Amino acid sequence: MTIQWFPGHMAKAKREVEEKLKLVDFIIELVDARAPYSSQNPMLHQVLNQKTKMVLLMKKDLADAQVTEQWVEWYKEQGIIALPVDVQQQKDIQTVVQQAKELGNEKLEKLRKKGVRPRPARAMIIGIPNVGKSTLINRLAKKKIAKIGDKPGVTQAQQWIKVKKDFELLDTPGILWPKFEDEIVGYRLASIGTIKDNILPIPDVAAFIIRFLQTHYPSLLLERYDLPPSIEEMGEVFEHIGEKRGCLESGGKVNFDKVADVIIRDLRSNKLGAITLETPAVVEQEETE
Ligand SMILES: Nc1nc2c(ncn2[C@@H]2O[C@H](COP(=O)(O)OP(=O)(O)OP(=O)(O)O)[C@@H](O)[C@H]2O)c(=O)[nH]1
Repeated sequence: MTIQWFPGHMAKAKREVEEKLKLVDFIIELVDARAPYSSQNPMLHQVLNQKTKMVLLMKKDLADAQVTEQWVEWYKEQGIIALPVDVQQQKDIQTVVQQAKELGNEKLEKLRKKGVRPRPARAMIIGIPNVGKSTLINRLAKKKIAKIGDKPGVTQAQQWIKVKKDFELLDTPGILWPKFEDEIVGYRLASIGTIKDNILPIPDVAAFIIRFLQTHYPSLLLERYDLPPSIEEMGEVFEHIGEKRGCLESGGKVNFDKVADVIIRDLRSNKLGAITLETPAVVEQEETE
């Protein structure tokens, strides 16, 4: 699979993130709860260079809650706090603020011990496109405060959002690209709508979704499309769904492109149910292959 992501853009994005990192005490990394591994930033580890992070498993309302819990545990084992978030839920936002404050306080305590003057802890949000960065920033923002300009290497003056008295957030997020050399990662990202629909063939993405659901969530296929496990062959599956959902051409033939659109739309809009495309166990196994 070849996906072109413009190396020039990626290098620029990395540089921008590196510049912003100098301004903050810790970062808040956003990943998609439906594919936490595939939606992470491949370069982040190297860019972070010891900087503390917490992880938010965004769009938890679309993900399988049980698997989300497995991911929270998986991060915990690595000493990283991960919080599932639905931006619509005020209590999730409050938990994020609380955890961020605690993380910030730990950092500031170290500075205080070195004799640095007390100041609010500062953080930035980092994530791949479409993961929910702007939405979250808007939810956290109440009031913008002073600019700090004229820092070497910072071309644009940065705005800080005062989330709490002692916690500020950079108002522009860092954007890095997802890992993409892996075919399965590409399909997962295409399924949840993170990468543009013209990058991978739509029918292939839909077939990927069906195969995944046949293996992991067969009851959801039965519920949504009356598709019994006995229908396995992809052509037959498409025929069946097309007939059920009226994806027909004038002569009554099933239009496979329309079927593919329906499957993808149903997954992304949660009409199939809450689904997660990867578990920690599966990802660990894939990494060793
Ligand atoms: N269901 C659900 N949707 C969410 C959640 N958070 C964000 N979204 C949706 O995800 C989409 C992308 O959100 P944005 O905030 O624009 O994402 P972004 O990371 O800023 O995207 P870029 O500007 O492309 O980098 C929007 O349609 C949001 O409404 C969430 O917790 N649950």
